[in-house]
Amino acid sequence: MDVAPAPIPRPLTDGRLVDGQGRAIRYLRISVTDRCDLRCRYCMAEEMTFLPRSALLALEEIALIAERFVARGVTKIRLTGGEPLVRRDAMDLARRLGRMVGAGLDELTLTTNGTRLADHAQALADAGVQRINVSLDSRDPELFRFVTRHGDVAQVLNGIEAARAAGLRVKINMVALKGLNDAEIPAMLDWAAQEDMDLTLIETMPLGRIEGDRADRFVPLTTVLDALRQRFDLAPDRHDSGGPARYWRVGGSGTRLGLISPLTGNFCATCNRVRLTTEGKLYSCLGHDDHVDLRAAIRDGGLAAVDEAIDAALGAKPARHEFDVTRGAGPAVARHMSVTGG
Ligand SMILES: Nc1nc2c(ncn2[C@@H]2O[C@H](COP(=O)(O)OP(=O)(O)OP(=O)(O)O)[C@@H](O)[C@H]2O)c(=O)[nH]1
Ligand SMILES: C[S@@+](CC[C@H](N)C(=O)[O-])C[C@H]1O[C@@H](n2cnc3c(N)ncnc32)[C@H](O)[C@@H]1O
Ligand code: SF4
Ligand code: SF4
Repeated sequence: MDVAPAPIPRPLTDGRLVDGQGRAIRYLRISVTDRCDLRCRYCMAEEMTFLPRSALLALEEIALIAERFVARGVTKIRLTGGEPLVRRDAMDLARRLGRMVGAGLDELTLTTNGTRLADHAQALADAGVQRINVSLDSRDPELFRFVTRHGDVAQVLNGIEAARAAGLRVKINMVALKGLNDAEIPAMLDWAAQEDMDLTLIETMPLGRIEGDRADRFVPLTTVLDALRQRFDLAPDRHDSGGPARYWRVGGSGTRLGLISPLTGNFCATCNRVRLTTEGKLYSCLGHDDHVDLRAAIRDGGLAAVDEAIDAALGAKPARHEFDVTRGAGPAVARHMSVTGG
């Protein structure tokens, strides 16, 4: 039998994080909860089972793990979920991690659905967060309600306003969905430009089972870009947020259009990130099941065991995802995006 050789972990000189493919890891995404107050159709099934609270990492454990990552060269941390702002001590965590901003950490940031942003925007800014990403798949109340299964778009728009009033820069995330919001993309870009916000479009990824076939809603962003170029003056922009988006400058405005195209423009060769779930699993790739258990490591062996587990995860980090959104392909992995926070 032909057995592919396991990737050889690079020597971790100075303790910095380099994966088995030689990619430096600088970006930690922390899912602080798998729960959410919305049920976006492309992200979750209608009926979801969430983790019991007893399975979750305590705030102190998340903070210790995050601090260890920063000590080993991570410069960007993003809090995500589920919906990060539904976790009761999320702001305490933001304050704790915010202490590292400027002291090893370049950026502490957050991806949110915006429903609870109005209540937390000022506290986020006070914690050292400078910009956030807010998911908004439609500004149309009925379509927003349909996509999220029950959401109220007014809450999100208020949240965005509050965030900007608190001095946070807001980038809008929009997953392109065929036959739902794809016709709204030019209007969303017009609005973003008018409001001086960046807009990032995202291709839907096959994580977890949802209603229907993902192929029915998949829109290649290559096609969207061609259409947008008929209407907007778009010039390639070298901006690098440390995330997966490739950017275009929208002429006549300060707005950038970001494209996250895992299917039509694979960016895995430049991957710089890993993901910690709310129960302490460290996933080395969004598209694979490989993970290590940092909850067991920190509880049984402390930070030395955490280091060892991180090294094992990085040594085995896959080179790329194998996403397939052709009809009948099914999900690449059983877990939904809400588990790892995107
Ligand atoms: N395939 C893949 N998708 C990713 C990866 N990182 C982020 N995404 C997707 O990109 C989308 C937007 O992610 P965000 O939470 O806004 O984070 P980001 O794109 O890193 O944000 P910026 O810091 O603003 O660049 C989500 O749907 C994520 O699932 C990745 O490593 N691989
Ligand atoms: C999982 S959510 C978590 C944070 C927060 N609840 C939110 O919606 O912003 C993070 C990002 O992943 C995106 N997302 C969720 N499921 C996706 C999928 N199957 N394919 C592509 N993006 C997805 C969301 O639109 C959102 O921008
Ligand atoms: S995309 Fe975000 S807001 Fe929507 S269901 Fe998933 S976790 Fe919740
Ligand atoms: S799919 Fe995996 S390898 Fe590719 S960019 Fe995302 S996390 Fe990195």
